[in-house]
Amino acid sequence: MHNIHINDTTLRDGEQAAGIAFSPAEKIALAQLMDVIGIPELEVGIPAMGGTEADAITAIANKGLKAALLGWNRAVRSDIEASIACGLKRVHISIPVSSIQINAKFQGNCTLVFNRLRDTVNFALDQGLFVSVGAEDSSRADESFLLDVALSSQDWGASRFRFCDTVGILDPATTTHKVSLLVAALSIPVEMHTHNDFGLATANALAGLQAGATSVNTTVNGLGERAGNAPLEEVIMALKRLYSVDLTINTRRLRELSQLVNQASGVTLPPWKAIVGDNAFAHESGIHAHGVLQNPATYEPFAPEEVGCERRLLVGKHSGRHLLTNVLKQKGITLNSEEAQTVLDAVRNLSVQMKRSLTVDELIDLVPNRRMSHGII
Ligand SMILES: CC(=O)SCCNC(=O)CCNC(=O)[C@H](O)C(C)(C)COP(=O)(O)OP(=O)(O)OC[C@H]1O[C@@H](n2cnc3c(N)ncnc32)[C@H](O)[C@@H]1OP(=O)(O)O
Ligand SMILES: O=C(O)CCC(=O)C(=O)O
Repeated sequence: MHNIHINDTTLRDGEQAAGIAFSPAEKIALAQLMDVIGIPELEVGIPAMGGTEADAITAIANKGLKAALLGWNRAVRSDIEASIACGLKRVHISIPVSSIQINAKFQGNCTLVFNRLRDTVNFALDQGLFVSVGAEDSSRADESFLLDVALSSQDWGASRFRFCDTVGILDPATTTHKVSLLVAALSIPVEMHTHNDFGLATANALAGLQAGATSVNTTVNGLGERAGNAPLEEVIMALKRLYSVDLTINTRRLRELSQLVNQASGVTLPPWKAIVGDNAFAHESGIHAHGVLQNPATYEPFAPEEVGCERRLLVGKHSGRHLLTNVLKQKGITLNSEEAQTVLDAVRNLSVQMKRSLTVDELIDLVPNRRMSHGII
């Protein structure tokens, strides 16, 4: 894998998640941070929505960002005109390609699909725009029909073709098969757009890239329609750490970016969220903490600082004596083995009672006759 391109769609598909509405100021701040950390392309929204959405897109377009900015459009001329009015130089034109979608949106008329797409691609090219074409519901489309749409898009002058697993029904093996067919037939880059309905968005995005796609749609924290999209932080770190693909993106700010999206979306991530969750580098279990105290690599795939996180060692129900004595030692309290076991038993009881790990003060309180003698209170 080489020359992989990230086209982040937090500001379009991410914001489509039910219940999410970014303010223009939040959209601008997110675009600026993504730009600063080195995301090369941002799908900034849907100009055809008008109103504050168009205002926010226009403001982002006027910020002079290094990132290329893409507007999402239906195969409708007025949508492209709205993108132009926002000052965008790149448009993405989406067209449904599965029978389910074509029946619902184009009365089952496949000729209309081609006509609408050709008309809007030509119109956009005549305006001097970069054109990307998106095949909505590619994964459920007839493979030869999908190929016809892709080859026609290329012939008409599109510069990129997006393969969409719109309802997230692929697995990596099927993704490899379908994307390989497209890559073999096209000379323009293929872009992956995957959804997480079966928890496979990241795996399928990577499978598509391994099959020869060179661009990938992501969203910060995996925010997006239904179960979300392929998370930016997961795709970047998997590419970097599992495939040695260096994207020249400042990964040290990924946690900060994740938190900015949490703030703007009002959604709190589960602590176990890969790469950026609160527990992504937290250790409580005795065997894990013992290992990490010897060498963090025993239970961490990479150092937390690489993504702007911190290692946390917590004492709780599953802890063992090594962690407990280590934490207390840092507070000047030394326990013998018997004392450590007594405190550990108390830690387990209290943790179960409180249903969480303990703070350091709570731990110290469990040490018999120690608080006074060490001058802690
Ligand atoms: C898989 C995806 O994520 S696709 C992106 C989905 N994102 C969104 O829908 C968010 C933003 N959308 C919107 O603000 C609105 O839907 C708008 C402005 C685009 C359109 O609004 P409205 O005119 O009120 O139409 P509405 O949303 O009810 O219906 C969609 C219309 O677009 C048509 N349509 C859907 N997809 C496409 C397409 N790719 N190309 C052309 N037309 C399309 C539908 O057939 C329907 O047409 P009709 O009004 O002639 O029946
Ligand atoms: O860009 C497109 O064509 C559609 C993208 C999308 O959001 C999807 O298919 O889920």
